[in-house]
Amino acid sequence: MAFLDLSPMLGASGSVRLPGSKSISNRVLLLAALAEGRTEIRDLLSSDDVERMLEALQALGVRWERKGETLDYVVDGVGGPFPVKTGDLFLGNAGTAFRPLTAALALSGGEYRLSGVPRMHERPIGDLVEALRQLGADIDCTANEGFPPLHIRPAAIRPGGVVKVRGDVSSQFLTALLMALPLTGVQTTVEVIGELISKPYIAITLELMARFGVKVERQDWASFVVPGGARYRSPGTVFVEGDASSASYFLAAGAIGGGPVRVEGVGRGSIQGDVRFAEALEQLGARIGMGENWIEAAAPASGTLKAFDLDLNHIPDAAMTLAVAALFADGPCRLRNIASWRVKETDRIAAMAIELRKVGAEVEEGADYLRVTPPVRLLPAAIDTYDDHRMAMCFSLVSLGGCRVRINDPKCVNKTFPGYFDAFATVAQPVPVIAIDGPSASGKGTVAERVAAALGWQVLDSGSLYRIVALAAMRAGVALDDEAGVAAVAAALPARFETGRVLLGDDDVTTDIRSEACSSGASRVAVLPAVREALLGRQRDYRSAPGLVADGRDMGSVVFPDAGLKIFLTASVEARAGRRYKQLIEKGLPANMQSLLDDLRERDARDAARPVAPLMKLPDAALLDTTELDVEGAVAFVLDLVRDRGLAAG
Ligand SMILES: Nc1ncnc2c1ncn2[C@@H]1O[C@H](COP(=O)(O)OP(=O)(O)O)[C@@H](O)[C@H]1O
Ligand SMILES: Nc1ccn([C@@H]2O[C@H](COP(=O)(O)OP(=O)(O)O)[C@@H](O)[C@H]2O)c(=O)n1
Repeated sequence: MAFLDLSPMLGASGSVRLPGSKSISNRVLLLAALAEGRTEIRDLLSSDDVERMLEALQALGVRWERKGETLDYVVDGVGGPFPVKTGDLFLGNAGTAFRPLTAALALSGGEYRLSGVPRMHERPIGDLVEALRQLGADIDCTANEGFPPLHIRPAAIRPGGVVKVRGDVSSQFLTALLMALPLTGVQTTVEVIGELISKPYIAITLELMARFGVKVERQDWASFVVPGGARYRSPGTVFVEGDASSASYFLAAGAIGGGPVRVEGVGRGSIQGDVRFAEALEQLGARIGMGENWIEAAAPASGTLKAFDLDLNHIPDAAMTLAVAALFADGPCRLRNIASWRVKETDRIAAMAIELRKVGAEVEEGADYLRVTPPVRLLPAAIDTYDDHRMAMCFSLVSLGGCRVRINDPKCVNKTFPGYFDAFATVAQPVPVIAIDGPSASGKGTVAERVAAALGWQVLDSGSLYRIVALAAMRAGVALDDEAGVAAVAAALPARFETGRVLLGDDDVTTDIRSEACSSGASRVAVLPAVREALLGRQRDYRSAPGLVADGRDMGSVVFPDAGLKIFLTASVEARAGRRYKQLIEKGLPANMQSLLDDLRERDARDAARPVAPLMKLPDAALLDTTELDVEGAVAFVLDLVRDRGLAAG
């Protein structure tokens, strides 16, 4: 399965221009299609769900055009029901296309089939179908009653009077009915049965219908009168606001990762209910700023988000972001009144509980709530995303806890935000890494230690891990070419590094791993892919604030490909053999110049020739040849580059 590895982050700050709102994009497209006249739509969202709506409109006889490579579209409205009277529409997993089109087509007097991906066929639509049947519509649920796929046939529509629709499962049913009813030309009242959820989404619907000339009269949130003789008319140009739900990830990033992070495209003037996510964040202690067209969030003055207990019915989509923000709170958090999560792209309550547990949280799941107790320490995990864009986007925030996280199937963000991870990368700052790779005895370890000490960063001597694996395997009687056997040793390696000492279990092996047997053993086990794989996560876990200096053979190529600075450290083989000779003699270990030269050549050849993670100078690595340079000179070279690249704070 495809995945994306996010590095541990130091923090987040900066600014992001939001893609267009999905809710507004798909509503405006449908209204523009049904309206009289031509509508220019600016800044339309470019995503899978909007693609499905555009394809459907085209199939139904609506002419639209994209202006070159821009996000600006022109739609020629058909001024009433769709002109194409038969159609077979595939609508993916786009609820914002499926529900409103169902209503509009049921009142259009044609024969249509509507279907989607398997998950779409598990998402309820019965309450909408029921309401449309009250108007005389002929709709069959061809697989299971109450669920897509649907078969719509021409029918005698009897508008007028009162239509009842449930409001407590999905507010899209009411949205769909309201948007379609003007097609009948007869005044009709829609009465909501049960408590209407997600009211702000209905507010968007009413606002946009009004812009297209149809004013719905609302009594509380219980009854809606669609006027008779009303027709949609193009308002000319419509600007699509930035997506307020998408804003939530960046605002949360600012609140968790220091900030400030600013989103542009939504603000005080927004018609989207999800801008109220900012208020929720404020209750967690985040510092919020807001202008007409922007919102900004920064961490609380205390540095830590406050635990919360909130009714989130009004912001069901953005609320998912709070479930992940809860990982960073100072106590257990409760998200209440979120039952609608269960019928979204996936059962989001169940999915959220499973994935939050993977990173160490304790989660209690109820029919309509989640209780999240943050872990003492976040655990690295591979997050499943359930073909749900919001799961993927939410869990990117875990990286702000200084914890690496793998997002499986990251492309699911295409539903609403194809450029999400690029945008996240512009505000999130990874924990910096300096990768120093090079042949044996070139001075990598020495330079890495000194640079790390100068910067106050962590250090990883990856070669010693291969040495310990070789030693542990030899001690356990595992042959050094037994890939599965050595990988098992590597996976369970009880190794620890304490100041100046290397421990294998309780055994101090600091000197043992420097022996010739371990040197050559290390380079033999290092050719085994399963061994390298077994040590990968362990190496990456050394990356923690404020930064890491890592030395080895594949630090820049495999373990930390996103390292901010890569150095290829080398020296002539004679210089290196001479240094190693001196080093061994000083440690009181036996040494012979000729055999050292032979061993270095042999190991260099094996390290460079192996198919996995071979030793090589990467194109983006700086070359540092220390044949004629002392340690101080080499350290100064690296520190100069660190400064030039602005890698270290201060
Ligand atoms: N630029 C240099 N000039 C001279 N000696 C060096 C230089 N860099 C390292 N050394 C010495 O060479 C020896 C081997 O260095 P080490 O850091 O263990 O290499 P590596 O980690 O690449 O195997 C050490 O004794 C170290 O002090
Ligand atoms: N990142 C790394 C580090 C070491 N190694 C292997 O482990 C052996 C010992 O590494 P080391 O860095 O301790 O070796 P020296 O450079 O000290 O001789 C090397 O010869 C490599 O074969 C590796 O394959 N990848």
